[in-house]
Order: sequence, then C-alpha cells, then structure tokens
Amino acid sequence: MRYNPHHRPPPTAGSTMPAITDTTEWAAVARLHATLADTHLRQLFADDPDRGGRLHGTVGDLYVDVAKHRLTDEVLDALVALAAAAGVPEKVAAMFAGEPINTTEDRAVLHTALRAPRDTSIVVDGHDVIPDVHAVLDRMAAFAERVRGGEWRGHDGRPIETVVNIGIGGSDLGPAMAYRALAAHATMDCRFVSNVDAADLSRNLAGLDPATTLFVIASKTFTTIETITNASSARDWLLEGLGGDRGAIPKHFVALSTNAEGVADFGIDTDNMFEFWDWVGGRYSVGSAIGLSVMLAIGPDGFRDFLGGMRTVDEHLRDTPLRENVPVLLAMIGIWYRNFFGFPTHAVLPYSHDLARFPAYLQQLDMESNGKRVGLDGQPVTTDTGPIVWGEPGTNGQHAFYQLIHQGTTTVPCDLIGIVTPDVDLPADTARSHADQLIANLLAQGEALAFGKTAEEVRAEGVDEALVAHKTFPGNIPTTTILADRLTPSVLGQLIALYEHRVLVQGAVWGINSFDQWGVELGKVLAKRIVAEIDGADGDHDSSTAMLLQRYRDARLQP
Ligand SMILES: O=P(O)(O)OC[C@H]1O[C@H](O)[C@H](O)[C@@H](O)[C@@H]1O
Repeated sequence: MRYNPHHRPPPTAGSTMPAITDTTEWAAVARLHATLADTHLRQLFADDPDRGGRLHGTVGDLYVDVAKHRLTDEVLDALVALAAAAGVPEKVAAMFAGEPINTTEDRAVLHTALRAPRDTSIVVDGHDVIPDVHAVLDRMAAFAERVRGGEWRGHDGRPIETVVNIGIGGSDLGPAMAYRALAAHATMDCRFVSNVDAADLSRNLAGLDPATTLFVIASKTFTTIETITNASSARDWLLEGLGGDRGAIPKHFVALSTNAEGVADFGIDTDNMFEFWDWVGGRYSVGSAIGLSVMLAIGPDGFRDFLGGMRTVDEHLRDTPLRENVPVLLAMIGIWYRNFFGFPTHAVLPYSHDLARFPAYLQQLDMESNGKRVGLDGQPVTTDTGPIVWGEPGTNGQHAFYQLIHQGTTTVPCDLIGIVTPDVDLPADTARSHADQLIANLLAQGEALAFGKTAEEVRAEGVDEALVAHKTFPGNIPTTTILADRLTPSVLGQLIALYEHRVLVQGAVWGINSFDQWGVELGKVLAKRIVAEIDGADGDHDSSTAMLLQRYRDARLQP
C-alpha cells in the first residue's frame, strides 16, 4: 500500500497503541514529504552547499554519508521524532535486556549477547547467558586451534585440510559471506554447501580427500531437510572413501546447533557439538557457534575482532541519542523512502568484490525479518513494510543493471559501500591503481545518480536532437555511501551489526515482529507431502501441479 496522506485508516481494533500511521509524528513527516517530494537533489545541494560536510556520521571505522538523500535537517528531525513515537528506544532497551520481543515464539532476541564482554551479565528467565556464550566461544577457540595447528587428526591420522560447512539460510549465508569477505585473512580452505540440489554437494566435494576433510553441520533446529539430506550424503561419501568404518565419523563431523537430541540422532557425538540458544535467530547467528567455519578460517583472534566490531555498533545503538545514531538514521531514511515516497526496493552495491555475498546475506536479514503483513497484534499493518533488497558488487553491476537505476521508471535508493584499501596479493602500485579505479567509480555513480544530466547539458554537447531524451539522466536517485579503510574482521562485524540494527529499528516503527519467519513454513510442508507422493499415491493437487508432478515422475532418474 502506498502511503496516501488523504486516507486515515481507523484505529486498529484491539490494539492499545494507535497505528503508527495515525500519529501526529507520522503526519508531520507526511507534510514534509508533500513539500519536498518534487525537490531535486540538485536543488538541495544548491540551497545547502555544505550539506556534505554536515550530513554524515561515523560509527566505529565506518564513515556514513547521508548528504545525497532527498531530505533536509528538518526531515531528519521529524523522522527521529517518529522513531521516538514508535517506541524505538524502548524496543532497543527491551532487546538488550533480553525481554521476549519475539512475541510469536515467546523468545528473547539476544544476538547482541553473543558479542557482549565476558564481565557483563544478561539474565534470561533467571539465568545469566553470558558465561554460556563465553564457554562456547572458548570451546570453539580450542577446537579451532587444534584443527588449524594440525593437532586434530582425521581417521587415518592426517590433519584437516578442508572444512565443508553444510547448512542453509542463516546457517550458511552468514558464514559463507564472512568467509568470502575475509578471504585475505583466511588460512584454511572452507567450502559451503547449502542447496539440496546435489550439484552443490557434488561440485564442492570435487577434488577433496575424505581423510583430510572436516564437515561442519550447521543447523539451529537440526531438522532442516536440505541440511540433513546433504549431511547424510556427505557422511555416505566419507564412509565410502574411508572404507566404511563408522569410527571415522567423530573425527570428520562436528555440529553447530541448539538441538542436542537431533545431533545425537544423526550420529554426531554431542562432545563434538557447539551449542547456541533459541534466543539467537538464524539470520542473526553468524556471531554464534554458527560462525565456527569463519573462526576455523581466520583463527580465534580474528573471530574475536569480528565480534568486537559488532559490539562497537551495538554499544553505539544502545548509547547514542537517536539524532546521531547511525543505524537509527539509516533505518528512518529507509522508512522515508519506503512509506512516504513509496519506493519498493533498496539496492546494496558493495564496491568490494570480497563483499560479493553481502547483498544475499542482507536479503535474508532484511526480507525474512521485515517481510511481514500483520503487526504484533495480528492486525494488518497500515502501511508498507520491508522493501525488496537486492544488489551485486560494483563495478560489475554498472555494466549490467545500473541502466534501470539511472533511467528506468522506478526510483531505487542505493547503498554504496567502499573499502579504501583492498587486501590483495599484488604489488602495491597495482593494488593502488585498481583501488583508484574502483573508488572513482563509486564516487562517480553517487554523483551521476544524484545529479543526473539535464537535456540542456546533453544539447550543449551537440547531441542530435533525436537522441537528447535518450541521453538525459533524470538523477535525483538517493544514495548512502559507507566508506571504511580496510575490510578487517572488525569492520565486517560493524557492517553486519549496522544492518541488523537498521532492520530492528524499521521493524519497531512498523510495529511488526522482525524475529519470526512463519512465511517459510507452508512451502516446507507441501514439499514434504509431494516427496512422499513421487513414489506413492497422488495427493489432491490443482491440475497444473498434477501435470508437472507427472512430468517429473516420467523423466526422473531411474534406480
Ligand atoms: O539453522 P536451521 O535450523 O537449519 O535453519 C536454516 C534456515 O531455515 C529456515 O527455513 C529459516 O527460514 C531460516 O531462518 C533458517 O536460517
């Protein structure tokens, strides 16, 4: 639903708070929107030439420029007032305190506890969780040191050379993204298998020696069908390669889970299980035991730096007034575009090839969290919620889909993320010249998107009149630019927490539960039913599904 300033929905039945769209703070933002909706960024910069020097923030090592947004200081004030009216500070405090803000599952939401210092205390249901968190981190570190140091031996006595993480969703995207992002810091080869398509397992096992391979089975629930299927096939592959001795399994399989029973049922010794807890959401779990592959790759010290980076942003969120609070401002700018301008998507464009999987990671983080259509009270929301999040690294995207961003009919707010000095194994001069090109492109895109090119400017270049419209760039496309000097483990942690908290704040404003994901259930149930029907009796299907199923049966691999 696009925000319509003339339509005032009735207050939601049964709710104690007015819908956010019924508040005076919402109306105040709407009024500002009405005055600014047609104002071009060219005009905003002409009226306020120094806005670049003012409209930016820093958090940890991240410099965050918000000057190229279609807003004024007055808009930011109004958006911050809206955040306060929506109870954002209370929601932040409730999260940090371990209150069960995941109401539909009656769970605390405490990914921030995963990176809290050892000497703090966070009590959930009468139990301090911080000693548990550090006990697991210590066990992970001891294990990682043994594997990395060659002390942990495989079945035939040889050290581990390759780690294969098997998991999906939050048990894959976080570690896979982080491993790739921190490739320059990694000293172990890790691979990531997620899809139940056997091609994923098969391609990743290619060339591996079972005797030197360690499987890390990552699943919060340990019931996810893709992960259990891949893990079973990996176990068969291992046993086949090592002469069928089941005694090999404990040396080549470890588990990351909240479900000790499921792990034991699968045949993994719970001594080889690294635990986490139901108050860690899958998409918020990379700082938990789910990050073990990352720790194996970069070492325990690197992983602590990674958690430290997250903690820096956690403390910033918790302790900084809303008006200077970077994740809050980014969240509210997102609300400005999503709800007042009605822009449906948000692109994340890292000018860092190491961050290639960051947009995919954010898709789960944001879309699984805020892709909701009812509020906490179960009533339909009164305004749009999460946008479609997408993106690919620059400069590649420039030669592919940026055309639509520059000249299409949909305005796409973009985040441009730049890393000043990439960690590469090339001579310094070579590395610098590539970095100059990369960052020049990032800056050029920010300018081109904001300011465009008018028909007059095109004509002044002597362009044939028939082509003027084709060569005109409307501009006025907003961007956030985030710059960091290097992509260290800490900086990656900062980026992750920045987006995590942006999601939290937006969910708080929309009055939704950002921490459940009931929308993924129906497909799972139906798939289970259909698997049973492939070799069995037909279920009750529509004619389209029935035809497709029969076609699959006719063509499938025969035993
Ligand atoms: O870690 P697991 O329990 O295997 O869950 C893996 C993933 O699958 C689910 O369907 C959810 O949509 C994700 O939030 C979750 O991260």
